[in-house]
Amino acid sequence: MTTILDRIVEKKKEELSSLILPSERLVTRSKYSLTDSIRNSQHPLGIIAEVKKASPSKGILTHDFNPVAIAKSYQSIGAAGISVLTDQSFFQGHADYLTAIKSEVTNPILRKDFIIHEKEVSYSERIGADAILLIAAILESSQLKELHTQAVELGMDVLVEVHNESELEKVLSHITPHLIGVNNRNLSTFDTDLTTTKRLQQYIPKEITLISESGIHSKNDVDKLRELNVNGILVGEGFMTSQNKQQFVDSLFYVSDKK
Ligand SMILES: O=C(O)c1ccccc1NCC(=O)[C@H](O)[C@H](O)COP(=O)(O)O
Repeated sequence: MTTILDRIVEKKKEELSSLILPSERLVTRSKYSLTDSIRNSQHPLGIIAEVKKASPSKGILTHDFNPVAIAKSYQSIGAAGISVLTDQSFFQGHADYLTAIKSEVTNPILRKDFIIHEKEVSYSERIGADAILLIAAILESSQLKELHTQAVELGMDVLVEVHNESELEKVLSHITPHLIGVNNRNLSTFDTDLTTTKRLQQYIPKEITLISESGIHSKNDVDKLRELNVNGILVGEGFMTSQNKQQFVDSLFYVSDKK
């Protein structure tokens, strides 16, 4: 069965030949460590807030999409990092959004895309990323190791994403990432289930910063993750569909869910 990841990766392979690498980094602002920022978060868990116009599971999330304004609102609510979807075909993102955001805010910026080739790692650094996502499900062990090493040499943190035990085993037997993201979304059904984080967190060494990704909407969700000693959360839809980002953060950490 062809999954959404298979379709995305096919498209990425097509796009590779037309990818033009800027000759130098497009932003002057220094690189910042996403890992340090999460570890020093002002909130009980480090928040990676996502700039995502649309997604395969939910379609368009907002018609009022101003990426820099959204990123500035994330900075003002004390996000530890900002994840920027740069994929155009499935998420209506763009590399230009990341460059513009990096120039305007001081939060570390994660490039959220489906990287399969070393040219895309270099490209991420040139457009202004502080950190990149590497998805274990779409990379062979040797590729994962090479792309991870390359990113670290370029001064970027790496969030390595896993969905299950076998992907986690592949990751931990080949690299020691700064950050591991457990994605709670089942990519066949698009359902999210936070017990994915519960299942996998016991195998992740404490020195690795653990992020729970996807399907986080309420204080109930966050309370469950806090019990699991997760260090951070990556939240897209919840932020993108809320008019008041401060109220949304308060509802995750500080205000009880309505009965
Ligand atoms: O969001 C999707 O529908 C999706 C589908 C297929 C592959 C990846 C997908 N999302 C990427 C992400 O990891 C999420 O944007 C991120 O974890 C935030 O999730 P959420 O808070 O549920 O929007």
